Amino acid sequence: MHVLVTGGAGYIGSHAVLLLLEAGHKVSVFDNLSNSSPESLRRVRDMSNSAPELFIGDLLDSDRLDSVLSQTKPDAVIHFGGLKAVGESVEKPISYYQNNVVGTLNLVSAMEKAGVKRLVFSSSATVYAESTQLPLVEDAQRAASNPYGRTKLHIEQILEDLAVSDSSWSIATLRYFNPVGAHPSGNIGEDPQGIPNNLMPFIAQVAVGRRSEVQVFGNDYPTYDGTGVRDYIHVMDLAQGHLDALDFLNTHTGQYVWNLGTGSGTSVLDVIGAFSRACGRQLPYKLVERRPGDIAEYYGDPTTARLELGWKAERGVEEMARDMWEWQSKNPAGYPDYDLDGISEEEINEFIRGSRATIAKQD
Ligand SMILES: NC(=O)c1ccc[n+]([C@@H]2O[C@H](COP(=O)([O-])OP(=O)(O)OC[C@H]3O[C@@H](n4cnc5c(N)ncnc54)[C@H](O)[C@@H]3O)[C@@H](O)[C@H]2O)c1
Ligand SMILES: O=c1ccn([C@@H]2O[C@H](COP(=O)(O)OP(=O)(O)O[C@H]3O[C@H](CO)[C@@H](O)[C@H](O)[C@H]3O)[C@@H](O)[C@H]2O)c(=O)[nH]1
Repeated sequence: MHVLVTGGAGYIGSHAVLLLLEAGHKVSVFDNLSNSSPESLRRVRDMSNSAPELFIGDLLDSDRLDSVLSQTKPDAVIHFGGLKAVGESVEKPISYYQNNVVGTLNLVSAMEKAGVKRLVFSSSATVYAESTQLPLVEDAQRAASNPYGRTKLHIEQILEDLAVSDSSWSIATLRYFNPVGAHPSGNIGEDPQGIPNNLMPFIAQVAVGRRSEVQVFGNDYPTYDGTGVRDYIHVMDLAQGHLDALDFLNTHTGQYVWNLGTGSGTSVLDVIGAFSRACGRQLPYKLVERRPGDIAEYYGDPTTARLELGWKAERGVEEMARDMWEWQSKNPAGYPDYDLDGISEEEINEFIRGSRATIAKQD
């Protein structure tokens, strides 16, 4: 198949692009590189021995989307592109609604014009209303509590309406729980800008010496050790779920929703413990106040994905920590910073393909 991957240079997208190429698919990436580097795709090419083609473009530029879709005519689109920081979404709701909701509307409009009607969308467990009924099942009540979550909820509803309006669409909405870890080679991984918001990347930066200690946000939650409990999922398992969803969509029309999680929850203290074992030293931590807006505990029921897709998370928290440590210790400062000003898309693609040794690098 030929698959167009929006946001394919980013954290989860780059892992999915690698698996797609390894499975023999042709891959085009559409990304504005606002939160990613072409270095991830260069490394994906190194590992898979085949290069994705990068189209630098913004989901808000509908002309560009139309022309890339009509030029590439992919069999399917996997849509990772968008903004994802909860705190930032509270400060910049317009930007979040534009990039995520308007960006997705532009994408599906361009797909429709190009006659491409197979879509896998990155949703999030954040769309679930707070519930005491755990694990969360796909038809649990939805109610997002911040602008980021609301963008995902609105997009889910838009895609539902689209599938009802035209039965030739095949749409998979994948609700991710907490993606962590990296490819086991440590060549690609998560490279957050600034201070990481999420637990595992923060711990990884403590482990590598970039930060002094982990802050544990509250230890008086009604959970097994008082700290927050989440359903962490290895990014390689998550990426595989996209390939399985694509396979399913090849033979099914309509709109489907699947939880991608492990089905069990792990506490903050247990994640710190697993990472300490992975890096070989007890990582320092301090108990601080709860983070506003956090809930005590949630984890998903992945049974539907197992029954309908044959998908199941294979890796546990020890492997998530081990692979995250492999990435962080090999790349303590993340990917190198490239100044892409004045560098053409073709030059960046030459760099990804390996026919150009480097692109302008900032000191
Ligand atoms: N990482 C998580 O914890 C998590 C959890 C649930 C859902 N998701 C969703 O999964 C998807 C991928 O997440 P990720 O962690 O890989 O994030 P990421 O930021 O690493 O990747 C997103 C990619 O989209 C690109 N992008 C952003 N806005 C764009 C625009 N307007 N036009 C073109 N490209 C644009 C970025 O440059 C980046 O490469 C996102 O939609 C996110 O909301 C992530
Ligand atoms: O420095 C930190 C960071 C987090 N936590 C705790 O660790 C747990 C996990 O937090 P985090 O990694 O920030 O994940 P979530 O708050 O569960 O949110 C993530 O997972 C959701 C479900 O996929 C996504 O919707 C969100 O965008 C994404 O940020 C929570 O109990 C936090 O209170 C700490 O104790 N210290």
